[in-house]
Amino acid sequence: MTERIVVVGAALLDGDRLLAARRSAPPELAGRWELPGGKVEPGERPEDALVRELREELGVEAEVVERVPGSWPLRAPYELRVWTARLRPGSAGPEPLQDHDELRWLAPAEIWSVPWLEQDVPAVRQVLARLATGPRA
Ligand SMILES: Nc1nc2c([nH]c(=O)n2[C@H]2C[C@H](O)[C@@H](COP(=O)(O)OP(=O)(O)OP(=O)(O)O)O2)c(=O)[nH]1
Repeated sequence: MTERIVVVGAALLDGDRLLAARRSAPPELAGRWELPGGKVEPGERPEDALVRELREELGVEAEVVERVPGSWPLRAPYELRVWTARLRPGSAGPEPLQDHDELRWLAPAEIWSVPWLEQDVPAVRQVLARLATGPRA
């Protein structure tokens, strides 16, 4: 059996707005939108990986709020897991420093206005369902 590698994705929230990030590379993913994040390193806690990736990719200081239930297969051996997160007080605003060329805060009614990576759609749907009913970040 192949070892699964967890890719952490952040549903970074500002009230009920979700941050979407447009990938700039690799060519097969460029132009599509995703939850910012990346691979968990060996021995790293997924929540720590999330904070690290948000710092590297967006230049923000974030805190993890809670796990969004579920996990979604990506290209083998990767698997996407998602946490809601919010900016810490005093954090800089997000900038597309690495991996992305555009960022957008989307209100719930705007969430499907961008072409998400197909493999992210079930995760984004789950985040949206929680925004409608669950606790806010
Ligand atoms: N970050 C992120 N990656 C995703 C999502 N959906 C999805 O299919 N992927 C894919 C793209 C990549 O193949 C892989 C994550 O790679 P990455 O390039 O963002 O991760 P990383 O920062 O750790 O990359 P690396 O440069 O260290 O290799 O998962 C998503 O919502 N967020």
